Amino acid sequence: MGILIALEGLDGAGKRTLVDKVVAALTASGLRVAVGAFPRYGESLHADVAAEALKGGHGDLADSVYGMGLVFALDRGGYADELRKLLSDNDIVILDRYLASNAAYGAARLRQHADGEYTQWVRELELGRLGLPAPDLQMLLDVPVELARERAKAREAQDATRELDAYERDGDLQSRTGEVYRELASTNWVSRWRVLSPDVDPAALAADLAEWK
Ligand SMILES: Nc1ncnc2c1ncn2[C@@H]1O[C@H](COP(=O)(O)OP(=O)(O)OP(=O)(O)O)[C@@H](O)[C@H]1O
Ligand SMILES: Cc1cn([C@H]2C[C@H](O)[C@@H](COP(=O)(O)O)O2)c(=O)[nH]c1=O
Repeated sequence: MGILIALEGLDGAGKRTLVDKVVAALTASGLRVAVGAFPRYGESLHADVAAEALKGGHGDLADSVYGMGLVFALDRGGYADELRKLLSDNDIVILDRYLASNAAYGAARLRQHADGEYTQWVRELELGRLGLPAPDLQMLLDVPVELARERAKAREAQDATRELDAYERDGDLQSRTGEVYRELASTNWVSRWRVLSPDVDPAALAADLAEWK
């Protein structure tokens, strides 16, 4: 049975870039590694509805914090069996965002903290009712809001399909989300957490994960 690791962080933090490098290093070391990412754009109706809502579609859906949280959770729920299979076939499964994204963004929107009602609702919904496997390790790529925003803006300029959505345009929300993420990490919400600095070395991180495994 493999271990499940989730990488978390703000929009534009560099999660996808880091996951790709860590996976390449782990694979080169001979480990069986699988990668996943949420939302599952283009693969799940729920992921696409969430993206459309964050760009103004589906009426007032995006106004509802619990509504959006449910849609993101159902995207993951539809992947639970596949995730269990990946865990049984690999040494390590690395995810770019998992349930802590729902917890951090939703709690930040509601101006709650990591120990509030919303994060508890996410935990019960996703690990309880939807039966998703709990992560063994969650990692926060702790990049300052300004740097993450610069990176997201630069990506938008290069790729028209990455136009900033409602959450990405809201600098206050990103700041509060960063705070909730740090609280989730410091209280080891759902699993053990590790906080990564913006200049984390992907090869060194991969070596640590391989040893930890
Ligand atoms: N360490 C880095 N140094 C400089 N630029 C970076 C670094 N990491 C990522 N970037 C760039 O920043 C932008 C955002 O990176 P990436 O897509 O990996 O972020 P993300 O956290 O997955 O974002 P999102 O959650 O919004 O999808 C990309 O254009 C990427 O090339
Ligand atoms: C998976 C997930 C995501 N979100 C938020 C985080 C982002 O602002 C958007 C879209 O994600 P992307 O990585 O920028 O494509 O949605 C969320 O609130 N809950 C989730 O479960």
